[in-house]
Amino acid sequence: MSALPAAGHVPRPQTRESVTLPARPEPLSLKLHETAVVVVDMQNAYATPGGYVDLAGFDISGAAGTIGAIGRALSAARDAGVLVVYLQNGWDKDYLDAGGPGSPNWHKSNALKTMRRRPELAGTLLAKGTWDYAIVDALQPRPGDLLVPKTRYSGFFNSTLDSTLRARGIRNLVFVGIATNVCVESTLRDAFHLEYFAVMLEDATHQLGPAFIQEAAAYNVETFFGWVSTVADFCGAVSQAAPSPSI
Ligand SMILES: NC(=O)N/C=C\C(=O)O
Repeated sequence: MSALPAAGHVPRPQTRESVTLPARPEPLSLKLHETAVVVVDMQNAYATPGGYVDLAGFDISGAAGTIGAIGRALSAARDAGVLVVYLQNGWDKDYLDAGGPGSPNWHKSNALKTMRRRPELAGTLLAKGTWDYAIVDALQPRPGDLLVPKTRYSGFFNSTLDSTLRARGIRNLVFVGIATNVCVESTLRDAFHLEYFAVMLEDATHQLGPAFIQEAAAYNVETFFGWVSTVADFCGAVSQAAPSPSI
């Protein structure tokens, strides 16, 4: 985990207010100082033409709309003093973190498979320091946001995410990002098991695979693991909480 920018502490506006977020299967009461927005893997790899999932053959035509929706949610969150935490997926330049043939990740990662199939791409996909690994320009982290690197689908696996959130008293996680059915859902499921209250803003997420996968993931979240809401409802709810400079 690192604070952004690297140097200096940027205080967030503080609020002690609770808001009610319209959600399925029922509205959820959120104390904003116990809430963080988790931005899952909004990297060129997942959201920009020419990035990994585009090269691997997935349809990312909806990603531009997802970027815009996330931007609106983050703007409302920051205005209300809600913590923003970015997850960034990838590995070292030699792909040691990715695991070798002894790891299922080596067999299942479509980034690794694409590079094996197209050797001219070797070293370019999801490696730290590459364009593919970078967060998309439109959603660059702002001062006061946090960024947590990760090496597998769940942001909680082998990362500092849990301790980072617990240290700040965070109990509620609002998920946005790509892909709904892979890293968003994996992280959200782990959040449930770690006793966080998890909400997915469904129109600020995008699936990898056919459209029915998006619907299936939302069903899973609202039925078993958490709550489902929308960007408009989130923005409306948090905007009701006026930041208090005295806290
Ligand atoms: N961010 C994600 O949901 N990633 C999905 C697949 C991958 O990283 O290969």
